[in-house]
Amino acid sequence: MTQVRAEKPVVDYSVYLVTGRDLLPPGKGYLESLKEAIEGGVTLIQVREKNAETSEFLEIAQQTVELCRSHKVPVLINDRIDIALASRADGVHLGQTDMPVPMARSLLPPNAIIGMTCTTSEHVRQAILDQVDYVGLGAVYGTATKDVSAPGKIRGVKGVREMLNVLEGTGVKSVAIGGIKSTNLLRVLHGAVTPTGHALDGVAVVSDIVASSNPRASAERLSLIFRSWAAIPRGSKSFSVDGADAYLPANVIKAAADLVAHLTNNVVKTQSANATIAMGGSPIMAAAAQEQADLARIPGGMLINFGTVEEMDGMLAAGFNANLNRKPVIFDPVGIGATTYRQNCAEELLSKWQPTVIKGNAAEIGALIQSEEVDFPRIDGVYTITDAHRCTQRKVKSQGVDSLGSGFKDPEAVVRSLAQKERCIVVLSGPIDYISDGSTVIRLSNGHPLLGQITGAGCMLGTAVATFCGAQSVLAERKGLGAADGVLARGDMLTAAAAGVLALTIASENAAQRGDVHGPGTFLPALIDSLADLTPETIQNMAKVEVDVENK
Ligand SMILES: Nc1ncnc2c1ncn2[C@@H]1O[C@H](COP(=O)(O)OP(=O)(O)OP(=O)(O)O)[C@@H](O)[C@H]1O
Ligand SMILES: Cc1ncsc1CCO
Repeated sequence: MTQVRAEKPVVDYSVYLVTGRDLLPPGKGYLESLKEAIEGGVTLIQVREKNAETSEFLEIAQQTVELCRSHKVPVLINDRIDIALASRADGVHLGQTDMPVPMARSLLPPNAIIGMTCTTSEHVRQAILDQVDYVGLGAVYGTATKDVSAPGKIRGVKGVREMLNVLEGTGVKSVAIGGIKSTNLLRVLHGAVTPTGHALDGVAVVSDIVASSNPRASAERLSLIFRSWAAIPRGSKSFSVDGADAYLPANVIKAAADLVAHLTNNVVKTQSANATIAMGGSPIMAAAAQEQADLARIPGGMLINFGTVEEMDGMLAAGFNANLNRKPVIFDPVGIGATTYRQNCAEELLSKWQPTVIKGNAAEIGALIQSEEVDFPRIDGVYTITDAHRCTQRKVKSQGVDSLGSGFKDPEAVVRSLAQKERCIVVLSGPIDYISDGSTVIRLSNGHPLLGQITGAGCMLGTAVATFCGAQSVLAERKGLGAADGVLARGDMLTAAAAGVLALTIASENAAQRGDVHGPGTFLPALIDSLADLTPETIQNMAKVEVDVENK
């Protein structure tokens, strides 16, 4: 067999339609639906006929090829080499239990496209050895069009990213498959990018198009989201506290964010609401799942702080709806290191939605990295993050919701690594706060020890980050930045997160200076006063900032 890769047609995998005639809505013909879908922007078709007899399958395949040829859209046949050959389709898509790839390759023309469904990294490795053209990675979510009930069949966005890692440097293309719709597409695309920037080439969609009475509009929606996402420039952000928008004064926040929605714990609700108002935001403490769709449509930020881990349904719905409306989601996994239940909850939440910022103290960030089972380098022979729960010499541990110990040996590496893994900005709080987007690390050394002596300083920090991210995203939307729907949260979220941290920590320094502050009890109301008094000039004069940009 000769490999004639150069002769292969160039395939656009971006909006890959897998057919399913049983899903067509009443009154919609197969070819009519297909034609409308192609006109809406579908770039590749797979004919999938699980129940048809050979003669019927062949007829459908031939009709599909004829229609698609006239639109210059390639056609692949699911499972059946004979049907692909007889209908002169462009190739086949094979499952793990179908004909082995080398055998299929030997039967098909040398320029045929061969794709393979992969559920594990091992499948991907084998597919690379077999020199497939592309892999279908999934199932991302549960789907009615395929039985994915067996354990391990639903891989989530993180599972797709894990498999994408294996493809790095190979030239094998990839699409994600399984329950993908216009409502979750951006979250899938955003989440499935490897630390080195390897991304999906497309997504395979079934019911979102086929079951639609308007497949053209459905395909247009998917295509627009994909193209907008692909057009977003990637790379590190610069940060300067002197930048025009670095810190937003209260009146600007007031005019921008209509609402900073909080799903937060019972301990801090009042102080977090007051802190939000002091910074210019409008708080609402709203935990019920039923209200999240309405809240997410209101411009602003969404804080999900699971301090007392109640209302899981509300938190699941809040993040999903915020993603859908491109609102920044700030996740504060309070006390996650303290109980296994909290770890499981965090895992579930992060599998359902994409945070814009994760904020935590050292114990919380350490626990999140552990739950990811990151293979982190041993530092000075005493501490590895993966070892943390076993290692008696660990530097970071949790006691209740607080962090004990001297912190990480290399906090920059920790925040960079978690930001890359979770595809978001990470804020690691402590006497020095570290903020990273996976590349740049901002070190902020403002703050006062009294913050460590009141409960919920970290929670207020999350509130401040949510307030600034919410306002920045609304301002960016007004300016038309990212308006093409390619990003999950518009605006410079790294700067916004840093501004939130600066607001709270600089306010704490000012509050502590006051003559009427004698300790933690008098400090808390003074802190709210100082937040309300902050100006951009105060921030610029007092900010202690260092920025480290990693050149990849
Ligand atoms: N010793 C300190 N000196 C200066 N700033 C501090 C100190 N301790 C905490 N902070 C500041 O307090 C804020 C909250 O961080 P911290 O790490 O204490 O949160 P936390 O442990 O999650 O708090 P909580 O659980 O009470 O909400 C951060 O902005 C941090 O900069
Ligand atoms: C004390 C406490 N317990 C759960 S949340 C919370 C507030 C500080 O994080």
